[in-house]
Amino acid sequence: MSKVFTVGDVASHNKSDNLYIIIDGDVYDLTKFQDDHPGGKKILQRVAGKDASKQFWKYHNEGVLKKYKAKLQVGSLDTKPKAAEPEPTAAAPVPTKAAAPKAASTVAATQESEPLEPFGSLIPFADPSWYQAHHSPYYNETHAALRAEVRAWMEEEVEPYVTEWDEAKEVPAKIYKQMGERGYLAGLLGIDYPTQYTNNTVASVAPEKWDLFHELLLTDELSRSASGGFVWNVIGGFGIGCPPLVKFGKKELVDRILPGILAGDKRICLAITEPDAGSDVANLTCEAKLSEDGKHFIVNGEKKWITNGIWADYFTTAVRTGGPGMNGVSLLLIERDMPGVSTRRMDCQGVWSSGTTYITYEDVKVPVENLFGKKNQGFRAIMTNFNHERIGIIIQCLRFSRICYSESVSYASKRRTFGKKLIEHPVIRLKLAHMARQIEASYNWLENIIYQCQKMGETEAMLKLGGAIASLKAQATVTFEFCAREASQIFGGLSYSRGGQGGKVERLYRDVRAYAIPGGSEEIMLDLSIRQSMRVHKALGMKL
Ligand code: HEM
Repeated sequence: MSKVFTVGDVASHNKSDNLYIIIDGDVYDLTKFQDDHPGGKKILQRVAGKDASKQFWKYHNEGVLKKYKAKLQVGSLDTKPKAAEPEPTAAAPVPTKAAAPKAASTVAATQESEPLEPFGSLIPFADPSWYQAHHSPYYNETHAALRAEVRAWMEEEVEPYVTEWDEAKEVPAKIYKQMGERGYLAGLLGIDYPTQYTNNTVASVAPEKWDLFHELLLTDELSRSASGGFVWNVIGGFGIGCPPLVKFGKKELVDRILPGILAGDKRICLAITEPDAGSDVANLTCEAKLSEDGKHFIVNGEKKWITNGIWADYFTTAVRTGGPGMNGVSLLLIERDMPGVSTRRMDCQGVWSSGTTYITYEDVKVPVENLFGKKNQGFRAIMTNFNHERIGIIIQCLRFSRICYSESVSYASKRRTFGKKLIEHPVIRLKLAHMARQIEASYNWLENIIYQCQKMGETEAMLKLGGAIASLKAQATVTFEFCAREASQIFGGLSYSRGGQGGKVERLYRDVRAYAIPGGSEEIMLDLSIRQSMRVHKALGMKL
């Protein structure tokens, strides 16, 4: 692989049965690959023995080289400069616990306002501003260490395979297991790091330093997969199904099942939505009737659009245990091996690898010990949980928007039309500007909300921030939809066909509705944002 060639050496490999090319100073043997080349073999034969860098970058993005380099590269040119010291980007070494942070991790670290080392893309607005060494009161070295750790894992183990997994509508079980082993699942519960239930901790952040900005960062970096299906596969069910167990489950139940879940051995999901009850949660009809001996609930009903349901071992299920409306709703943990539970996969527009599921419960006998909190008081738990879910959705939407934007900047900087690069056309720059302004404004609001959540207790946060979170959820999904659309216009046909250079944009475009509808539709979020905020401010003494 590491052979050294002169330009003259490569030029002699210029036949179809002996076909080398040069890309960026590296030499590739395409003799066997040419028959499988999706762009055709003649186009490769035309550049046989030559430097084809320009042609290569015209038709591909860096993902292609990452995937094929190990297989096809046979060496480099003698003139290729030696690799410089690695940039502090994704390839940055994962800090060990010993090397980790000296600084206190508390978000009250306003005193820690020295900018951190630059990291990631230098395209303006492609990453949050603190990645480019801007000052921020929210992040310290522990966050930088986690960012490098997650990014290295994503680039190595996830990103090269995401398209394959999306098409196969499944992510290998070993990835979910790694989410447990690497301590990521335990870090995504919106609470202090639960060391009492797991020995798996995050390599680069000591458990006692873990805060909500680490959670933000983890979800954000996972979302660089550019696949809602991937993100929902690994955290979609867990992130919304597990917090109610941790917060409201009875101790024996939590002790029995939480360690297996946090280890990545067992999966949990949230089952609220029904064929006839979505954002209108208070009207759900799935019924749980207490048995005559008072020891079990007998559950009958259907749940629809349930993320991860086909793989889940446990279902945090909203059931009707009382009269109509919100005061008759409870949360109950239903287990897959209880007779009467069946699941089937649903075919959906987007988030293909997330396992969207239709569930039926038929006379399922569930021990009363599986009830979360008190009977008929599940609605409040569901509502609190929504804030955590919505913040997750916001983080994902904003990273997906950044991807649409940065893919567009890269493509517009190489594609030429009417004698100019796309980015030299003001109409294209206007699109980029509208994307960037929405992303940055929304992200800054998100950081402020995370900071407030970190500072306030849960009840205060639910009251004071519920309206703002709902509003930002709508803002984030509208931004995502806008960015996906504009990116698609910039990529043209390349984002209409699947895979290739426009592949990320095409996939994300399909995922948009999976964000704009669940967790509270845009319409309901916007209405709630004002209703909830008015109600709270009235209680605080607002006079009109
Ligand atoms: C290491 C060498 C190369 C590899 C591994 C490679 C791989 C691929 C792959 C995987 C695709 C499918 C689309 C995508 O995933 O982006 C593709 C498409 C294509 N390739 Fe290559 N390629 C190589 C070199 C070249 C060169 C040197 C040229 C031009 C001289 C070229 C021209 C094309 C064209 C025209 C397409 C179709 C693009 C489209 O559908 O819009 N490729 N190539």
